[in-house]
Amino acid sequence: MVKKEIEIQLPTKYGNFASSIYKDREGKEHILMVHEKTKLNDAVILRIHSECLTGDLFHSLRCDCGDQLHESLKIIGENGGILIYLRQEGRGIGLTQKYFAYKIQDAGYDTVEANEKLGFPSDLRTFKPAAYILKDIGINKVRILTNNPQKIKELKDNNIEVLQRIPLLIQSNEHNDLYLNTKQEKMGHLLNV
Ligand SMILES: Nc1nc2c(ncn2[C@@H]2O[C@H](COP(=O)(O)OP(=O)(O)OP(=O)(O)O)[C@@H](O)[C@H]2O)c(=O)[nH]1
Ligand SMILES: [Zn+2]
Repeated sequence: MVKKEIEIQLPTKYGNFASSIYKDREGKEHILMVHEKTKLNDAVILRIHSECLTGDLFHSLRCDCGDQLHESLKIIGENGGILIYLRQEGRGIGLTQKYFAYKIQDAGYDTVEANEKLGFPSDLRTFKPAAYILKDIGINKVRILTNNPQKIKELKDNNIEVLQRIPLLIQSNEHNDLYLNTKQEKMGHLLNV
């Protein structure tokens, strides 16, 4: 399912990480970040984060991704833990199609309807590569930072035990409140919005 290509040391403002690239069968390059404080035989803190260039890099306010990524890195920096960055931009539809989806949302549709108007399911992602990366480094028990029950289900289906869900609640703003509402109402996210 995944093959480790290379590992390097990556110092960051959240501390020092061992950072590896894993290629999946489609050639996607996923990134594993293991903080130096991590004790691999404990139930490690884990964030599985799907790529969101606009949110993660430009801190777009249309979604909650940028805040979630940096909050996760902060928690991992303080406690040790692992981040797996999956290269499935736009819930798997890619960057250009996500931009088309934003255009449709600007015309009054929600994030799910926009995907469907473009001919995609609401969510095209798979979290399996993350389960395989965890197995490759010998981890089978985690505490996961997420509000998305689907991530927990897919880990369990692939024999990773999820001992705890740690919520990752981000302050909403005028640009993302409909997006967060839709995630809760139509996608089953545990958000309390
Ligand atoms: N198609 C589409 N994708 C979006 C939109 N807004 C954000 N995304 C993508 O949604 C994904 C969010 O990923 P995550 O933050 O890992 O996961 P999540 O499902 O929000 O669950 P959490 O673990 O609670 O954060 C990223 O791939 C974003 O690029 C949108 O309006 N349309
Ligand atoms: Zn985003």
